[in-house]
Amino acid sequence: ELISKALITWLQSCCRPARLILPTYCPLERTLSRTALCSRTACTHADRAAAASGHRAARLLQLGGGKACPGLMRIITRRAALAGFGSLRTGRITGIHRTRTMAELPPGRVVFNQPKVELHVHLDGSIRVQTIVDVAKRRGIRLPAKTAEGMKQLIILKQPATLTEFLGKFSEYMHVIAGDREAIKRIAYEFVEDRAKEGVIYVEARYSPHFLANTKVDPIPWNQKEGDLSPDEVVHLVNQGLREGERAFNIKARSILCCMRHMPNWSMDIVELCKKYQHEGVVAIDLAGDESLSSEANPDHRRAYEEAARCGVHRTVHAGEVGPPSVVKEAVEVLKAERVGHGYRTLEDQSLYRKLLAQNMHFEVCPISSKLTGACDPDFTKHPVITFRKDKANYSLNTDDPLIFNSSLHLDYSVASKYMGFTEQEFKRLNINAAESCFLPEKEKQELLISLYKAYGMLKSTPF
Ligand SMILES: O=c1[nH]cnc2c1ncn2[C@@H]1O[C@H](CO)[C@@H](O)[C@H]1O
Repeated sequence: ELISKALITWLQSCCRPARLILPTYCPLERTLSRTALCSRTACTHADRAAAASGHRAARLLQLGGGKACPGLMRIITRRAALAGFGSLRTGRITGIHRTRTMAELPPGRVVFNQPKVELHVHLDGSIRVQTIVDVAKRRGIRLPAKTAEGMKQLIILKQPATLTEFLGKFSEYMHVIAGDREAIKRIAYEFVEDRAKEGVIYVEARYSPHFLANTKVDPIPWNQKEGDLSPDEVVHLVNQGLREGERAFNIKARSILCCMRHMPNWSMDIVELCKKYQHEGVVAIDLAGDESLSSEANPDHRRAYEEAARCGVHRTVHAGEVGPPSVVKEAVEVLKAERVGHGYRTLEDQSLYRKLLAQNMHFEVCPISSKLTGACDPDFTKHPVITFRKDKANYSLNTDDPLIFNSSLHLDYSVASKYMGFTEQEFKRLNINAAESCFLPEKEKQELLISLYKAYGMLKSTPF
């Protein structure tokens, strides 16, 4: 049932643009050449299927004895994911391993079944609870709860708290993952899979390499004993996991390395790592952590950002989440941030806000996060993003830390639709803005934009 639903939705929503532009450009073929999994055959099959009715397409697959060639299966998997049918693992059509489907979410949650771009999501705030439990078991680490459900209850924030309380949640599980090569690679890989399930086609994952290391980091975090995993190797492992995820799930994933507000002594390492891995998936530097501790960036953070700007490393800064507008001003004027993480409190300084609007500054908005960290009024109908929308500001919608908020991107979109009056048209506009403001090199950015325009039906077909 799942397959036939997925096929039909796939045919209805995704293949039409593919068919229209087939003579000059075939996105399916591009996908295949990127993954180099299967030859043109799968592409031809897929195009034939696209031309056929849902029934015929299903028959086409059945004719293969319940099997599809891997390339075609992969396309179906991805199309199904985009259409909100969750994970249909590559493999035989019959007996497909199923992890979770969007169909299992309460009805009405998937409000925007289209390709999306996510720019503000923390890798270490997006780990699967089951992975934490599995890794703890393998490493012989005792957890306060034995089951994934029990751990989930400890980790998730149910009621609005403070940013400081929220940040404390990381210490419930980070010691399990930190210092373990296999776990770090695994969380990066699964991160990509989870974003793909939500229809994200391009994501920037952010994290602090120091928080996952156990040597060459001072102090060694999470009460770990000294080991042999340095921040540098952490970045290498995350890059590997993301790359493997990209190949398996056909989406693009890049990373942003975070300086931490309370750890200025790590910041120069961060910018050096950004420079070193600039051509291996690291696209930017960030400054995360507790903005309520001090409202002025430490000189070491400033030096790191100066070096980033000098070397062409892109810059974003968590600012105006809970901190005053002066933090946003400093982020933009001193740290030369090209995007602002959250930025809600910018609205308290109208002249700054107008200036940033005129500059087309991008705000990385995270609705559910902003409620649970106490950054914004818990009443979503009063959320600052409503003003951003009315002013046609440049912003994106993001999850931030879906593990801790027990959320998903679909849920954030659903909140925007239900409580803030967001329309499909605005969802398209904000995703296009996100793509415009992403940290990919120009050529790849244009490709991403073209994919969105096509999927949103905003490009005219090439005449045959
Ligand atoms: O919403 C947030 N605001 C500020 N810092 C955050 C937020 N979410 C996560 N982190 C911090 O960023 C680190 C690197 O990913 C996380 O470990 C957490 O400490």
